Amino acid sequence: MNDDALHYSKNYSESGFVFAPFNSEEKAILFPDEKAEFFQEKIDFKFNNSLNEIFISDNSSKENHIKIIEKAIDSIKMGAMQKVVISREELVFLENFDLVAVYKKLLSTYKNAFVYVWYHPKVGLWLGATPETLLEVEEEVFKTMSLAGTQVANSNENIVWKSKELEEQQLVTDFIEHQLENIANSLQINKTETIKAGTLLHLRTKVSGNLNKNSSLKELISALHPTPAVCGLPRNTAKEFILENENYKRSFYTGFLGEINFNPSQKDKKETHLFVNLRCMKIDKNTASIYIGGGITKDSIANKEWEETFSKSKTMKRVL
Ligand SMILES: C=C(O[C@H]1C=CC=C(C(=O)O)[C@@H]1O)C(=O)O
Repeated sequence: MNDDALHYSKNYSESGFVFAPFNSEEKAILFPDEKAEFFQEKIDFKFNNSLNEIFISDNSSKENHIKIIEKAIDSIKMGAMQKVVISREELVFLENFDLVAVYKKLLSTYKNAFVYVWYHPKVGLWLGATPETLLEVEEEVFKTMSLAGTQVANSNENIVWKSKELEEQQLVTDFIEHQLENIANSLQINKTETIKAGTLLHLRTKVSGNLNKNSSLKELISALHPTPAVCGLPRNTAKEFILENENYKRSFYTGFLGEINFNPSQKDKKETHLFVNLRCMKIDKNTASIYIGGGITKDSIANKEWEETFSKSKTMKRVL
C-alpha cells in the first residue's frame, strides 16, 4: 500500500487481505485490493545460519502459566467448561535480526504451512507459519478443518495418540459440525489424520460442504471463529476465562488472516483463503514476542501442558 492509513473490514464483503484479532468484538484490519500492489518472487533458500539470540528464561512465567492451567482444570472439573485453550507470551531478545533470513527459515522449516510476514506502521510487524486453515471458499464450496492435539514428532516411533488428545480434537470437530448446521449443506467430515508442523504432530480432520444460498462469509466466519482449537467450549465461557485469566493480550495471535474476495457482484472473484494465526510472533525493535498455547481438558496435567508450550516455542525459536 502506498500510504499508512488503517482500514477495517466492515462485514467481510470487501476484497483484500484481512488481519483479524482473537477477540471478534475488536475490528479486523483490511488491506483493500484497490490499494495493494502485487509482487511475485522466487525465493532463494540459501540463508545465513549465524544469527544469534538471547532467550529470556523466565521461571515466574512458568509458575504463572501452571497456576492458570490449574485454575482452568478446576473450572472444567466443576462443570463450567469442557475445554479451554490457555496461552502465554514468551519474550526473546534478538541480536542482528534479519527479517528476510527469518522468513526464509520459516518457509523451509514449515513446508506445509501458510508462512507470512505482515506489517503496518501503526500496528507492527508480525510473522508466522500456521498449520491451520480457518476457511477456504470457492464459489459456494467451502473447506475448513479441526486441528488440535500435539506431540513431538519422533521418526523412530509409531505414532500413538492418547485419549486426552483424541477427545480434545473431537470436541473441535463436533463444534464445527454443530456450528455449520444452519448455514451449510452436504457437510463432509473426512477421516482424522496426523499432520506434521515443523517438529510437531497434530490431529486434523478436514471438513467441507456447500454454503446455503443466503448465507454470507460473515456468518461463516462468525460461526467458526474462534473454534475450540484456540478458544474452548462453551465458546463464550472459555473466551471470558481467557480474557480474565491470561495475563497478556493475545491481540492477533489466534485471530485469523488471509485474502477475502467473497463478493458475489464480482463474478471472477469469489475466493477466500483464511488461516488461524498460530505459531506466530510480533517483532518490536530487538524483542520477539512468541505466542504459544494448548488445549486444556479434564485430563490435562499442568506440567505436561507447560511442556507442550515449551516445545512449541522451541520450534519457533529455531528460526530466529
Ligand atoms: C493454540 C495453539 O495450537 C492449537 C492448534 C493445534 C494444537 C493445539 C493443541 O494441541 O492444544 C491447539 O489447539 C498454539 O499452537 O498456540
